[in-house]
Amino acid sequence: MTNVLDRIKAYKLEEVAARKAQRPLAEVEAAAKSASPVRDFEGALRRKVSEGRYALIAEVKKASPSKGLIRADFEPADLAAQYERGGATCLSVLTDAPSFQGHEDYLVAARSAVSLPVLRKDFMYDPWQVAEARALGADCILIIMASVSESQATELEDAARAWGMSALIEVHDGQELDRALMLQSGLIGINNRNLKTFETSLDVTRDLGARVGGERLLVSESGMATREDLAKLSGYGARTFLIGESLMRKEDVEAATRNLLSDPVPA
Ligand SMILES: O=P(O)(O)OC[C@@H](O)[C@@H](O)c1c[nH]c2ccccc12
Repeated sequence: MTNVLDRIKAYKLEEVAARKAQRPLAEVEAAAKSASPVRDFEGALRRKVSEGRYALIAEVKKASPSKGLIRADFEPADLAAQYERGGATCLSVLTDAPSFQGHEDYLVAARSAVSLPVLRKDFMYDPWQVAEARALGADCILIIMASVSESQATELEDAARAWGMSALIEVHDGQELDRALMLQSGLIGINNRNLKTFETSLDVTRDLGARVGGERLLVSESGMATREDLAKLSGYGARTFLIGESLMRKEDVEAATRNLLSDPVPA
């Protein structure tokens, strides 16, 4: 039985093999070494939360496999600047083309328009991709536990650390969370969307949130649209949110971002 995530993994492994054949690791590493210095992604989130505020990772997202085209007038640099002015703490930029209509250039354009740290949102399997992400300027990578083995996850996390980058470890169920907690990264993303079925429910954060523990920073991901959603998730221990679609659908992204973050964190 193949699901969406399996299909993405199959084409991504081919894509990476083709890219590696074009550009040997040594070359990508040289580019990564001369890239713009790393911005502290995890540190920025922790600082915001320690100030008693919500920390938003705002996603630059043109389309998705579940929703199709989300935003037609898509200007990554302008959207990034609007997110920053609206109060986002970090950005996430999709670089996967086949499923999300993303592009590496979008990450480069978005990051150079702001001073925020940026997550490369893609499907990672190989340390070569981590070096490539750093060469593009990325400050954080995503590791999706549903799609990698223990040893792959460790290898990716080690590569991120070696480049001085943060790693967001994404989980969707208790087993994936168990595996994530054996890794070292301080950032655990609970994806409210099941990447195999697209079913989305904030109950996923409710059910898993308490198990993340105080040392690690819990990031609730996907399916949020309102200030009430953030308040509800805050009740499940989340202070950090990864949000794309609902903000991308707003005409005035800056105002929508500011409005979403305007309530104080409930005591
Ligand atoms: O657009 P939403 O529902 O606000 O979700 C954003 C983000 O969480 C989602 O894009 C995402 C979470 N994990 C991923 C993994 C791959 C691609 C995309 C994702």
